[in-house]
Amino acid sequence: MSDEFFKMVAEAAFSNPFGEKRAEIDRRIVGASESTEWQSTLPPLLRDLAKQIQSLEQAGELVVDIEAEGEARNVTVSVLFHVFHRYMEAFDALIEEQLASGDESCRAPFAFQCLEDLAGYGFKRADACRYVGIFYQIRRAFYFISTELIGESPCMRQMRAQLWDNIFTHDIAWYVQCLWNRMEDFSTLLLGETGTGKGAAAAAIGRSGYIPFNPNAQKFEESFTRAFVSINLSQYPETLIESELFGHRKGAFTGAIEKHDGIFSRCSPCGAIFLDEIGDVSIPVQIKLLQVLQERTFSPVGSHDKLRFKGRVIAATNKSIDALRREGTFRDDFYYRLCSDLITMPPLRQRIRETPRALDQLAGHLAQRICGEGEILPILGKLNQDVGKNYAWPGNVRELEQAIRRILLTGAYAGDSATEPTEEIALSQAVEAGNLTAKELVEHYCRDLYTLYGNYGEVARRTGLDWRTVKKNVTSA
Ligand SMILES: Nc1ncnc2c1ncn2[C@@H]1O[C@H](COP(=O)(O)OP(=O)(O)OP(=O)(O)O)[C@@H](O)[C@H]1O
Repeated sequence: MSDEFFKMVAEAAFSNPFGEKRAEIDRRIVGASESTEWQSTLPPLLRDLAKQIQSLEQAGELVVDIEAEGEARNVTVSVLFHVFHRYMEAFDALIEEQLASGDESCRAPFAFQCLEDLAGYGFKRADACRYVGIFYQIRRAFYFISTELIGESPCMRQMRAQLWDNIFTHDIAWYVQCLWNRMEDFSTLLLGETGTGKGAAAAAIGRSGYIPFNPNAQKFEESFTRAFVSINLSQYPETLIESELFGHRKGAFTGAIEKHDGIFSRCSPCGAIFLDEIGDVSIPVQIKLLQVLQERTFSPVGSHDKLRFKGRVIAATNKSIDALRREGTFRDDFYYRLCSDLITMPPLRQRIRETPRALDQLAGHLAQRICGEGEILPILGKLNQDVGKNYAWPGNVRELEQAIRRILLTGAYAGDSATEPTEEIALSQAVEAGNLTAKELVEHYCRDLYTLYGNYGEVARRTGLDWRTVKKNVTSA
């Protein structure tokens, strides 16, 4: 019985907490039904686990060995899981404290105690120290993904699970063993319409890197608030962009009266740099960025010094990267260097289509962010009444935030009439309104696919129509 128990706990410990599998395993361990809320399965699971570990200890049979296979490995992982949960709340409190106090790393004596507990179970001190670092990292990832990117629709759940894998890979056991301090070459490209949360997703990844624990100082080597540096590349003219990225030496060009550090030198080795609006940068800047990513060194403007960059790179664009590549404005080699992982943020209308109450939930959350704990029901009522349920939210969550502010200021929000709906939005609006003929539906769909893939052949392959029919549909508008 206990072998099977430890096997299931080890499986739970290594599964994605945002995935369905984790909830299923936890329910299985405690014998709960499918309808049981995941959160309520954890306390009985942890109680059982504590008892099982204690009985092994009392029998003098508790051996931890991180190199072991089979049963011994399952027991080892279960002990880690047990100690992690013992300190989980303390890690959460540290995250809050660190958020409030900023760039100076806060003291964490409890983390030293956690290390001592692990050593007490028989882990070597160096391994125990690494586990303390990974425990903190796991908690930060969970905290930022779940608090910054809320929403219960399936596409949101899937996106959160993807973010988790982006931080810990799809096999956390492997990550813990080999990759925990080698993630710098895993770059990420975030895609999605404006206001879908690409910046929030990037910050969640950037703030969740591995930060070593320093047992002598009883604190982590640095504050995670320093671990995420972002730049909006569309804000800078071509002449300034290099200096913003790589910095410049004093006197490097007219107006460079002081030395300036670019964001590559401000990014800590445990952190990540966020290149927002990457689709807007010129080819020469793409070539320079590609060099940095390949060589991991850069030189400030006007200097021959070679500085090292160790952080991760996250880039985002709300443009169609496929279209940019086809036009030749986005280099293929740069694209391939950036896309170890591609994550597409779902548009708000997709979330609402999948789960209609998603709008109320998100609006409630945002209203609370704006107004504190006040009464938010009137805002929700007004929102539903004013824009109607088929509204496409072209500005996504950012538009929703502004809609709430507008309702607070003026008492109404009638939607954004200035933006032409994209083909995809127009199609989903028309489908939802149910007022399309079959012919119009096929035409819309062909145009939508053509916008995405840019050639008739691909649309023909996907729709099963012949090439000429596709062309007729695409050009019929
Ligand atoms: N799922 C979500 N839950 C809570 N807040 C969200 C969510 N998605 C986005 N937001 C909020 O919406 C706002 C816009 O998000 P963000 O700036 O990350 O979008 P973006 O995709 O980067 O936009 P752009 O492409 O215009 O830069 C932010 O305030 C963000 O916190």
